[in-house]
Amino acid sequence: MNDVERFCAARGLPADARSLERLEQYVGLLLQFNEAMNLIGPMNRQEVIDELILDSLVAAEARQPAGPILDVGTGAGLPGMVLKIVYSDLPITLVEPRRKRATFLKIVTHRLGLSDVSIRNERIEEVEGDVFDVVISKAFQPPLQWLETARPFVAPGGAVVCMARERDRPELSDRAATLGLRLAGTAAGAGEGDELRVSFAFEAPRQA
Ligand SMILES: C[S@@+](CC[C@H](N)C(=O)[O-])C[C@H]1O[C@@H](n2cnc3c(N)ncnc32)[C@H](O)[C@@H]1O
Repeated sequence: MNDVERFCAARGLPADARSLERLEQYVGLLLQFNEAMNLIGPMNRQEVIDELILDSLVAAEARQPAGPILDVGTGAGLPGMVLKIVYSDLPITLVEPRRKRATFLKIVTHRLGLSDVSIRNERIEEVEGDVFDVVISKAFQPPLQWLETARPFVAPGGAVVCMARERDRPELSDRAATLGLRLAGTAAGAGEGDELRVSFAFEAPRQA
């Protein structure tokens, strides 16, 4: 986990010894259960770290969570389980309709001794009522559609995190404005130029 430790140190993200150990366990479980549960496609350990773990951490750099987190279409727990490991004191809700993936999330929660993890084995359309400090997803919906889906779940002062390309920025900012959200933070991921992948955090006003 040296790569992760360096990455977090360079970007001002928390990563204590316990988190690094849990990330190691999580990567081990992803690799162990991948084939049987069809979680992430064929990948080796280094690819899982470079393409999945670090990508999930970029999301948090745009908006460091300070309260409950919602991850929609989390699959095997990306980025939500990574965020739960790093921000272990914060409650998280993971929404994933595929039963095997939800079962995997329960196994990870149990084996890593995590608490305050709510696993909702359903579609986001069936979830209602709660609002969150950070509402996030990765590879779930096209970015503009994701802003619309996420908006009802954002607490006052909370944010939607949207992973998109740099070239999407103007269109995303316009749509966010129509939803009463403003761009409050960004973090650069992989790629270059217009193809650069960016995590955008769009914040809701503190008072309605
Ligand atoms: C491409 S996968 C991405 C998984 C994970 N976020 C990642 O980055 O590896 C999309 C996930 O969204 C889930 N999904 C599809 N429709 C959904 C819905 N309506 N509500 C919540 N999750 C949904 C799928 O079951 C799948 O696990």
